[in-house]
Amino acid sequence: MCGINIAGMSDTATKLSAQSLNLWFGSKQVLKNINVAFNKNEITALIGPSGCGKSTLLRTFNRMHDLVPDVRIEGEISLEDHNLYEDGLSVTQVRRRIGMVFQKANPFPKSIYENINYGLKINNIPAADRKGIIENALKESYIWDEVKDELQKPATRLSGGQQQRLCIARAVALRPEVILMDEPCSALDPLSTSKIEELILKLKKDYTIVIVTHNMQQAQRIADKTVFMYLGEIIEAGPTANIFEHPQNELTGNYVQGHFG
Ligand SMILES: Nc1ncnc2c1ncn2[C@@H]1O[C@H](COP(=O)(O)OP(=O)(O)OP(=O)(O)O)[C@@H](O)[C@H]1O
Repeated sequence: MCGINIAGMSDTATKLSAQSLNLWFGSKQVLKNINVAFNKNEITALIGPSGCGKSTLLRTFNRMHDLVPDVRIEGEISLEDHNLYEDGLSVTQVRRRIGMVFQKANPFPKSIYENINYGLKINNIPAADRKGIIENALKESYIWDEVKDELQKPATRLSGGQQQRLCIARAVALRPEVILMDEPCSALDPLSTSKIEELILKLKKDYTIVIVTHNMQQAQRIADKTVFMYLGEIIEAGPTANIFEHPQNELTGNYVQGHFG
């Protein structure tokens, strides 16, 4: 089995891609010859059984493994024409261009306002611009109406779904090009989940979105493309309807039909 490109590597629609990517934790190889490309203004879902390497792959795009001892990465990750691991880009520069939202909402133990302001400060956004950026990010993340009168309230007092929308606002405030989402709805109730899905669908107008999900309905509701992984490899990738309705590989079919997971 080998990695499959979703879009041609030279395609001008490609925003982020991995070429011949291999990753080991110690002696254990967790990613095997990954070749994949994510298009601008599309949502791509990464699916596959627990432990197949979805989060590990997502994290390579944000240099989250930089401080993990014993990790070895080979191959290339390109953000348009930059190699994320070689072109002298700092982690801060990479994360400004590629934001990440985690499974469990992780607001800082500070006010709603300061949760967004902090990232702007460390990225040297002038103080005079920050108030407007914060307001826009909260509006863009569909949470402004709920928090506009209590911006100084501790973010940890928001509901789980509100905290997750705040974390998305924190990511979009920096105007990244790509947003990575690692099971962003797994801790949320159905109503909060549908709000986040609506938000993700709206955000794809401006961003490239890659989302790890265990929820097959969610992948079908929101993803333009789907990538199925198994034991560290990409087994099949393509338009979401093809993966779910006409999988080419038996493993893919068995997984999306819920025969294993
Ligand atoms: N920091 C680490 N050190 C050592 N092994 C790790 C580390 N992080 C992940 N792994 C291993 O890498 C493999 C892939 O894990 P990963 O979290 O990427 O899978 P996943 O597909 O996202 O799983 P899940 O759906 O359960 O979140 C697993 O065997 C895991 O134990």
